[in-house]
Amino acid sequence: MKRKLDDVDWSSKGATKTTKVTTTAAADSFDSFALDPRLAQAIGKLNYVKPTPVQTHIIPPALEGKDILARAKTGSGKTAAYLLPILQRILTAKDAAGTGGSSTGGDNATTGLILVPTRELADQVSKVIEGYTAFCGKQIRAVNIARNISDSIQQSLLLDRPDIVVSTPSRAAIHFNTETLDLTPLKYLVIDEADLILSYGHENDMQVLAGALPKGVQTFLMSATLTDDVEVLKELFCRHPFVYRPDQREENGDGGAVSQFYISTGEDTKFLLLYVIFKLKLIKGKSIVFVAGVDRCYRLRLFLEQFGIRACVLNSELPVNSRLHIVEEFNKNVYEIIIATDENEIIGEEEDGDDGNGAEENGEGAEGTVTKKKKRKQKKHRRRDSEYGVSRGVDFQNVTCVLNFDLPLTAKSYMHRIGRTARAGRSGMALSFYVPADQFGKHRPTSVATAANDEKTLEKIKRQQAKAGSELKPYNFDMKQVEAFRYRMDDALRAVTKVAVQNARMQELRQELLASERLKRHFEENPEDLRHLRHDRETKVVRVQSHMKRVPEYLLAKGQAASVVQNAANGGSVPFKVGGGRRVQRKGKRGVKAGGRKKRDPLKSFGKKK
Ligand SMILES: Nc1ncnc2c1ncn2[C@@H]1O[C@H](COP(=O)(O)OP(=O)(O)OP(=O)(O)O)[C@@H](O)[C@H]1O
Repeated sequence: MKRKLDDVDWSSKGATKTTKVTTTAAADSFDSFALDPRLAQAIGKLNYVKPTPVQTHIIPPALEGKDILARAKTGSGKTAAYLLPILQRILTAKDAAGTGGSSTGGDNATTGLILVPTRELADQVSKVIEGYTAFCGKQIRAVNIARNISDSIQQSLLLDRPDIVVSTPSRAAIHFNTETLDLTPLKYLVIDEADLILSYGHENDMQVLAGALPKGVQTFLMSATLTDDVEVLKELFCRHPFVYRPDQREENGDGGAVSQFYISTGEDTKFLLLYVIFKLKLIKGKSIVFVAGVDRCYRLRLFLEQFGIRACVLNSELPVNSRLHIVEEFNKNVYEIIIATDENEIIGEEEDGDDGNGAEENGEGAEGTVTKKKKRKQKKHRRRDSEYGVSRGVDFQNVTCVLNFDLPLTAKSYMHRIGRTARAGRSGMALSFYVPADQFGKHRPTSVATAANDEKTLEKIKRQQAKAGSELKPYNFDMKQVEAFRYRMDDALRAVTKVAVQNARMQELRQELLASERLKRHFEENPEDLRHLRHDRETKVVRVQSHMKRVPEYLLAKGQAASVVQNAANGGSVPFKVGGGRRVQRKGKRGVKAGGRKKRDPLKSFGKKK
């Protein structure tokens, strides 16, 4: 049944007063939590100087054993907000039971279950646990059963009764049904990305798990938005939760601002802009380019390859080990550009009133507004890997720019995508291409048929962001200058034929399957062996014309590059910075007038923590 979110009771159900928090609490250092020295040491090693707002508010009540329902923006440090109290409580219980003993005081027992919607996230959370327990010796054991390992290995890992199990709901339900996962001693349950978990088709599994929980389990519902789905989970899993829902001022006060821009463009001009942006290194740092489909990933990759620009692709078709490795290497700065699909996009979860934060969401529930066509599409995508997802929760580190080459289908999807930048209090930018209806002509590729609605979607996104206190500004390239690059773009695009795209796709899949086998065998034992395994190698399915790799002098003639990045409509402010590469910088001395630009460049502060 559809329900307006205005009608939803976000307070502590049944409690006499709401525990909603909107003000800054006193705890502004980790010391105030009196964490176990082993955890404190790990946090110090990770250079966490002070808790983020969500950590400040949640950790104290969580340490008292309260159920938690928290909404905090993407990248705000929700993982530590639930993990630290759980780890602390497990250590305390073990210490009380005698060193090395389990939290139940008897044999080993699984007391913590962390449910996440995707395998990428399960892997990430497991790594975060490793980091936080680095000084705990074998006191806390965690296993990730969403990994691509055989059932029998998963079973033996579970039968060893680790303290914490990280899983997707489906894996957890399977092992519960086969009695390998014993939920009787469970004390802590986390549902991470609670607003998304049901949209991944995990409803039945969640029901199964809810029915199997023993009494008194402390539940954490962590979410970037408060939606009907979260309310459903709250009813299923929470007692009287402590609700954390910061106001806009508090939420925006911790830095982590994303400067947001959009560009109105035609379909082929998207390629032109992409070429100019990356070839002239107008974006300094790492970028994630989101596209609408798998073929499109390869099309873009081959296109960029023509200009000597390397990128790796990320999509649900690739084996999970490769995907995890790509994210890991990206975070180690091995790659600068990832072209990613967003196949399990969150669709149909909003109507015009959706602010993405759920505050005024109109309650047209996830299924409510999904058209049959979209549902079919969703189903088709799920056939690849229903537990794939890179726009949700994955902690891509130090991303300068999220570039929506294809606009997402919904405002909520947009919010999760741009949440891959400006994480942990850093700044970042989001640049979105959108195709106005009148430009949506003959170049219409089937994979981006949705672009027909770009205008409508952009309006929704703008409204959503305005409600969250953010603004999307138009970004006007000086197209006259950009046009000078068009003939090269045309050349490159011609070379990237449908057949070439298909070949690249097949080739990549073959290579990654081989790599994945190696990864599978070696991931744990010999991580060093994999250092040189690259995912952005040249495909060589299209002959690269060497002259295309250079930007000729005349294209960067006097004032040219500077004008390219001029943004008249934005009061002259320039979000891009020319000169990440030596070549362009050298030209810049002659050709790019630096005067005035530097001062106004919002990218200037990138990489600095606020
Ligand atoms: N107190 C802190 N100080 C510095 N960095 C932190 C702190 N807490 C978390 N981080 C870092 O911030 C980044 C984002 O954290 P996390 O992945 O938990 O965010 P999130 O809120 O779960 O985001 P999403 O909603 O996208 O999943 C991580 O790299 C994490 O290591």
